[in-house]
Amino acid sequence: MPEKAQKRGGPDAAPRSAGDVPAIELRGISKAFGPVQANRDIDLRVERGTIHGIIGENGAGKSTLMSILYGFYKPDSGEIWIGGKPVQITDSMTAIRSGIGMVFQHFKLVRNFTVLENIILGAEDGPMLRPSLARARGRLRELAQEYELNVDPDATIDELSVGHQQRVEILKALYRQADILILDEPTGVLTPAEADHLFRILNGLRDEGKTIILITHKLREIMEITDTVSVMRRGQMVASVATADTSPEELAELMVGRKVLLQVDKTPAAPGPTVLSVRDLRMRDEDRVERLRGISFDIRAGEIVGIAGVSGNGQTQLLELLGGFPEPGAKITGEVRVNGQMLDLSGRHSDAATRRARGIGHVPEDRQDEGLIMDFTAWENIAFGYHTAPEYRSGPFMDRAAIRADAEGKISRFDVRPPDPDLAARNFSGGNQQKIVVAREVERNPDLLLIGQPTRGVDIGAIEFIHKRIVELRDAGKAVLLVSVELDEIMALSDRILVMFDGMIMGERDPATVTAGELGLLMAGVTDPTQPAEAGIPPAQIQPADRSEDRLVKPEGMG
Ligand SMILES: Nc1ncnc2c1ncn2[C@@H]1O[C@H](COP(=O)(O)OP(=O)(O)OP(=O)(O)O)[C@@H](O)[C@H]1O
Repeated sequence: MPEKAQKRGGPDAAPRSAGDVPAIELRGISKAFGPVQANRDIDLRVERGTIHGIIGENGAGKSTLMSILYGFYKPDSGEIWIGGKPVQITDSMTAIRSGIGMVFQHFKLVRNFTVLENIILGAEDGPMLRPSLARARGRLRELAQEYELNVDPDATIDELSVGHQQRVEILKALYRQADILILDEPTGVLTPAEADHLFRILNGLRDEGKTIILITHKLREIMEITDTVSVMRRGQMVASVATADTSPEELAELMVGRKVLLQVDKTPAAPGPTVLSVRDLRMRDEDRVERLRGISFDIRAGEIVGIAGVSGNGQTQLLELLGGFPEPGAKITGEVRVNGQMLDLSGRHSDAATRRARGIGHVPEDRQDEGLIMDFTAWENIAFGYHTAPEYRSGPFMDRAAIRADAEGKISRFDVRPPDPDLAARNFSGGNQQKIVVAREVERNPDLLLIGQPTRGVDIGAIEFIHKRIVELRDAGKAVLLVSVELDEIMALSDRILVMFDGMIMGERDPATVTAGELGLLMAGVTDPTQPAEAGIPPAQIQPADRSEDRLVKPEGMG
């Protein structure tokens, strides 16, 4: 019997007592949205005190299934059993009363309320009847200590880093006495160090007997932390296995229905003339905080330059500025040239359409806020930013038929599901929304592609596909600037790696020779591993990419 399964209490673990009933049992759950059968006759059994992973391609129906369990959607048919009893989960309050808590991809916190206020908000109807604030504070402190979930109860949500906001969501569920915790792609927004911390918390919760369901696209996380894993494909449950008995390759194949290349396949770059040249770029935001502090680099035709860094160190600002979305009120100095021509950096003129006319493609990091107009259809979104392109025009008017035909082609080549150009962007699953943005930008064959978090929330089949398209663009002699918090992605795709820390470039490394450890130190501001870090932290204690507090830290003397 595999040691891991034994240790973790998975299905192959030591026999349970006869009275043991599963924490969750779903029987024959089906749910359709119009013509889309999101869940089809799904059975699922999760044992108490285990971590169960759910994986599947974008649009496979994972979020729908969990939303049914949490009372967001009513299934068309099927039963939910919790702790051996059938329950009718009609809304999230019933789910909470049944001991179920959910941490969504997009947090549901009131941003200008404090942590404490958020935690007790709505709990008055739960098992903790009208708690006094003092009692709530005490309980919160206990929970925080018990589960390593430290967070300042009096901070407002706006002041917290993403990792801390997620802790508040978990605390909220625990405060409501959740025995079952569902997490939907919880590490998508976290740095590696934050993700490690989250996993320690989840391990602790499991040891306390809680049951955890983890939806993720990252097979590494499945292998590392889960006891059992279920695979969904096109609305159906195709397998449920003990993690110790499977492998990433097997899971990938189960998910996609074919073998998937888990590595990027590329030949060495053959760089040509300089496409992007950035000189002494500086930016102060409207609070006068210096976000970019003298950035200089070049990207040549036929190369991918990756920017590694903990989020919040200026990469987002750099990408947005180059893409024509400078922060409102920002003060920018420096020089940027594309194909030798100077770019106008003054906020007023640097709009995205002008950039695109100059051959710059841009996949923003935040696809929902900047990449798409969520209420517009897929075909309208595919024209977004390119509506003045000659092939989309018929005389002075937009040629709807031409745009739709083009959109249909992109949707088919990028395997966007469902392949419906008339569906509003918000009704596509997260990964399919991302494919729409990437299809729009990559297929324009830009001279310079600026691409942020290209595979966030995207399934492995689509990651393989998107990576291939990026490499093909490079091989066609285009320049690519890649920003990603996924070190694996940076190392696999880049021809050169630049590391950003505190608004500056700390150094350049060759992906063929650099180690993840060395990159991690540079990302923490350490250029010489024998010397203490800038912030005075001994190198040995620096976690690669720990940005838990970074959103709060402003460079000295600023803001
Ligand atoms: N409210 C809705 N209206 C119409 N269709 C929907 C709605 N919600 C989900 N769908 C469709 O149901 C299917 C399943 O979506 P779901 O979000 O459950 O997938 P997922 O496996 O969680 O995907 P991802 O990994 O991309 O988040 C998709 O085809 C999606 O477009």
